[in-house]
Amino acid sequence: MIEACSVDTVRAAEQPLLDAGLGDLLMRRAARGLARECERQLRLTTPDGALRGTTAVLLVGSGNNGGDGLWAGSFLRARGVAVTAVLTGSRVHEDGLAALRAAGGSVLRLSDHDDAAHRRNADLPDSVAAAGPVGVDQAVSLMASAHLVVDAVLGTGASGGLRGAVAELVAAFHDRAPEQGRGTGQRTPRVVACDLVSGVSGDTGEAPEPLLRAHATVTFGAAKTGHVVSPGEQVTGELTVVPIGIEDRLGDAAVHRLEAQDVLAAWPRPGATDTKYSRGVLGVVAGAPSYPGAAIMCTQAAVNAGAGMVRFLGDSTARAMVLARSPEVVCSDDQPWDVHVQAWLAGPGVVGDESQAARVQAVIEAKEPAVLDAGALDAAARSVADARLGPHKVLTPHAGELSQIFEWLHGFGLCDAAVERSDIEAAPLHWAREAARLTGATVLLKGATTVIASPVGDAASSSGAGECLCLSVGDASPWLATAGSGDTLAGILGTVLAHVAEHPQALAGLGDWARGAGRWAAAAALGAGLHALASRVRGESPVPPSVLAENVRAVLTRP
Ligand SMILES: NC(=O)C1=CN([C@@H]2O[C@H](COP(=O)(O)OP(=O)(O)OC[C@H]3O[C@@H](n4cnc5c(N)ncnc54)[C@H](OP(=O)(O)O)[C@@H]3O)[C@@H](O)[C@H]2O)[C@@H](O)CC1
Ligand SMILES: [K+]
Repeated sequence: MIEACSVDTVRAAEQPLLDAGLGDLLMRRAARGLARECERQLRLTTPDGALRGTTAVLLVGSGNNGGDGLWAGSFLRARGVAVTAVLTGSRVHEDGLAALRAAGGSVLRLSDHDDAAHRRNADLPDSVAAAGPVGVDQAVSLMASAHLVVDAVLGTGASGGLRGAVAELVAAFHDRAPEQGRGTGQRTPRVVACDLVSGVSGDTGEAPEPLLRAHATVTFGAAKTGHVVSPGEQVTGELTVVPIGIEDRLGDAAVHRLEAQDVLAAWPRPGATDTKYSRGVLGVVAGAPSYPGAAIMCTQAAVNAGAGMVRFLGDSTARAMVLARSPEVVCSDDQPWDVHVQAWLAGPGVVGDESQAARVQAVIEAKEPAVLDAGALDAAARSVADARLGPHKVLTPHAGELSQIFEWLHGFGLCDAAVERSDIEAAPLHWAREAARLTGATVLLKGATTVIASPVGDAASSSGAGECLCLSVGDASPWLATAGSGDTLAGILGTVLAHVAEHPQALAGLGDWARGAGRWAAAAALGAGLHALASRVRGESPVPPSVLAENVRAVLTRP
């Protein structure tokens, strides 16, 4: 599990140490960790793994992030790496600069098109003014010919994305970066980000272009939210958290990130005395004449994920198709209120079919927990006009569907404005939280990183204000972006929900947050995690949803 913190949480943990005059010590620890990762990356670029003869370019901003970079540069210099720092701001961390100079590093100053005017206007300190100017084109060439580029422009003190000459530099570098390494198979230069890829928000994961996409990011004390949610995660590369002595002082995590081992350890497995009922019965309302496959895929996934029993409600054609693929599913044309289940899954493939739509509505109003997917999302959003849904109802939109949900909510006067799909893609965590707050439901927003937001604590009360439990799940194969994979996910989610409904403490091992109302978000994250693992059973290869459903069993098979 990665416990990712907000920038404020990390700063609050640092403050007592800064007050005690230990800022330099913290920075030195951070820089040592950064230098270690830089060395590792540099060794990847040479045939014999040697450091001598390698070159590193540091992009150095005006704050402490730049200070970390400069100190790390001085440590690399001591290991024989030729280091050039390019100062990008009108200030610099003076001690870090002195350390790099003393270690024999070169220092340049990124100049804009009118360097003389820039110097006059910026009122540069002597240390910066003394550095030779380097234009954007020249700096791009330096970076492109280096073995390593260290991005130490902006960290947790950034407000917004890169600006000015350094933004130009980064955009131009990406246009020109060579794709092949020097006979090592590794693309050079390797890019290591200090703390955050510069411009990525540590709190929201927003990642405005231009950005220096990193092969690796080294962060300090704790992962930040921006490392574990989209789009920040997608530019972060491999993440290393370096302890700097603040770890015991950290407050609560802002986002809990489930990793593969968490999913496998927490996945509910039957005990010797379990029965099909105690393991959880899942009721499914899915499929319509125009989308019969959805019913097949979600029921198959639920069976393979280990549901105690799957009960499918639908017409005779859909029932015959479901039974042909999964004879273990109990099929009927009952209404939801006629059958007893622990949890529901409603919506996959439910389009243009009145009797299924009526069942979906009954599921939304039922007291049991439910996964509300695809064709159930609009109805769920409409129902919020009458009553909030509660965290035991799990909405599973992608960005386009969430935009549609906001349109409904806006129509009911529940939010100020509609939200475009592109806005949601730019800040998925923010909008998932907002949707959870407004609907009262747990919201699982699908994407490159899936985020789950659930209104727990005060937010679940009628005031709608207060806390939101946030989780994220990554590592899904990009091949998952295919029709039907959402149906498979829905089936898996329904299975966990049914189990958790019967065993409220089942996921408590994940953390205290997974108890009480938080268990529904935990269940959703667990389901998304299993889905991601199933997508990679055969490495990165196509995973049609029916294969995915089969893969679920492979993931859960204990040797
Ligand atoms: N605190 C600690 O104990 C430890 C902290 N550590 C390290 O410190 C980092 C945080 O340092 P920080 O607070 O100095 O902020 P940081 O991100 O370097 O620079 C912000 C400066 O940049 C500017 N600026 C802002 N936005 C901008 C933009 N869009 N585009 C261009 N410029 C922009 C603005 O300066 P201005 O423009 O106002 O001169 C602002 O002051 C943290 O990430 C970690 O690496 C570690 O050493 C461990 C111990
Ligand atoms: K950075």
